[in-house]
Amino acid sequence: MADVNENRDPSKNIGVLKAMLQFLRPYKAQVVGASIALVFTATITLSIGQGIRLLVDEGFASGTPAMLNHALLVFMGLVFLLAVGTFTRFYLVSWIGERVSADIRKAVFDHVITLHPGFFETNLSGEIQSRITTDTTLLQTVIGSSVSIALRNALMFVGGIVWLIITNPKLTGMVLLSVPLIVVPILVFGRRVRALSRSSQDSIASVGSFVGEAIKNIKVLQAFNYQERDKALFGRHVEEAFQIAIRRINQRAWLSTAVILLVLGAIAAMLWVGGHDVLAGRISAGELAAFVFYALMVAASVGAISEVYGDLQRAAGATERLLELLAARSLIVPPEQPLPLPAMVQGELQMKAVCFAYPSRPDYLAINNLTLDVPAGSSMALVGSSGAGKSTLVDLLLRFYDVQGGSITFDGVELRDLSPETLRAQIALVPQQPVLFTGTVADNIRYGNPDASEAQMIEAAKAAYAHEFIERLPEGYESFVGEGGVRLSGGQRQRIAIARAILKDPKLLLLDEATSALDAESEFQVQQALQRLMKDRTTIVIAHRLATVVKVDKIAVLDHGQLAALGSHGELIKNSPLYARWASLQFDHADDTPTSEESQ
Ligand SMILES: Nc1ncnc2c1ncn2[C@@H]1O[C@H](COP(=O)(O)OP(=O)(O)OP(=O)(O)O)[C@@H](O)[C@H]1O
Repeated sequence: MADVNENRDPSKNIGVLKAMLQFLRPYKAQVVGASIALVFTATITLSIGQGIRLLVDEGFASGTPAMLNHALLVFMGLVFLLAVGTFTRFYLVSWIGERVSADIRKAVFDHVITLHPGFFETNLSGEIQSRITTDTTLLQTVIGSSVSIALRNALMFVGGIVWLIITNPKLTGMVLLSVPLIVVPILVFGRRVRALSRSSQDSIASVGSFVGEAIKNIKVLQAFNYQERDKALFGRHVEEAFQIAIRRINQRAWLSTAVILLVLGAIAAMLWVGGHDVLAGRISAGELAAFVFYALMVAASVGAISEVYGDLQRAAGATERLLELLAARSLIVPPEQPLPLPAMVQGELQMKAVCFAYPSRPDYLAINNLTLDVPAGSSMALVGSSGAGKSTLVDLLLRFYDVQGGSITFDGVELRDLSPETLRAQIALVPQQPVLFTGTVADNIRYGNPDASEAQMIEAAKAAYAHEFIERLPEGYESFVGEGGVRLSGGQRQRIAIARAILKDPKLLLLDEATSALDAESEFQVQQALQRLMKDRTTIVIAHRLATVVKVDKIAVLDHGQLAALGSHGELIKNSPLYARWASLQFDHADDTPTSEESQ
């Protein structure tokens, strides 16, 4: 666990841990049970000192075997109760730790995936991941052990001192004076050992990443004859790790020596002072034994509390980070009373004077006063140079962002008045880089409609011209696609993404054509699949291909977020110099190449 815990920043304010109480609320019974077990075991541990006193005074000193048997019986009884209590405490406390961290993980993930996509531009996925894994693991350790250790030892500390005073006030004064003398040096060495084990872990991690990089890029490494240099570099990393380890071992050795000298020295001093008291008849031998026991317990509890204090601080840091995530609010707010779509959804889109700027660039209008009508069932291509605002417009249609001016309506209903789920249920998105999730081909197609039957799923694959190649895969529809679909070719991935959209059967299709060149055969198949998909649906396509722009009903030419021209391919080639130039660059088509006057 240490390696996970060490690299997260602690917080000074361990009070934030209180916020985690809300996650404990459902498990009141377990918390009460664990608390009872905790107090019970602490009490038993404390009374073991009295057991020792009995054993010595009545068992040995009385000289009668019967008394010894009796004293031992009491002692064993206490030990048995302690064992049962410890089992219960350990089980319940660990259970609560695991349960609560599982709940927090779910709560954070459930919340995070509802946040607006813009949130993830400023919050990197790696950071969110580590909050859900590392920070919750940290909390699990703390709730599942550190808090219990701290409470138990606090009880032992207070109880131990009370018993010490009862047993012998004079010796107690001595112990209280000497506790800091013993504990402080041990803490100092302990802290140094911990700091060094952290840098030890860091240096081992850098050794690991060095090996990883070298092996991953072994061909480049060998092609550049870099072996000798890498051997030297690696050697340096390993030696550094060794030096740090030696420093740690050195401090550790001192720590053990200090513990033995100081703790046993203090016990010797206590035995000496106490022994004289016993000899003089001021206290019994049993009282002295019990006293040494309590003194050790008090010292150990101080040590344990200071050990877990660091954990508590780190857990407070983790809590702050998790609360921050839980407190993040989505900017895409579903309306209180969402309007329904008409019973027969047509798929008509109207954009009126739409203005939009990204939150990170508020003074630049990525979409500027854009007015466009897309009649139900028609197709429109968006074209324009890079950065013209095509993807932004598609994001607005999916309501990943809200427009700042003007309005977008779907079948006459303003997007803001619809619940995002209702809107997105009518839309299918086929992105430029088809996104496949780890799983089987069937899982990936079913992403479009998890309730679809086997037959419907295969039907969709056929319509997407994907059935044949899927059948040829080793396990057909049950073949794994690998992480992100690495086991499939680009064209195959696209056809699966298209099958997914076909299975969803949306009213509005948003298509971002792939720019990467496919071979002629795949290109042909993907085009065929797309034609089927676009039939009878409202389609907005970010077009990069001549084959697409010549087939759509209308082409909207965007320039710096504004509508520069609207018309068919033939019309635009004649009337829009911007389009003509764009087309000539894009398609490199002799027939369509504009004359030099046209191309500005
Ligand atoms: N998340 C973002 N935050 C801030 N600005 C952005 C963001 N995404 C895009 N932009 C900016 O908005 C403008 C429009 O970008 P958009 O991605 O819509 O262009 P595009 O026409 O789709 O370009 P391409 O063809 O290269 O994909 C660009 O100036 C871009 O820099």
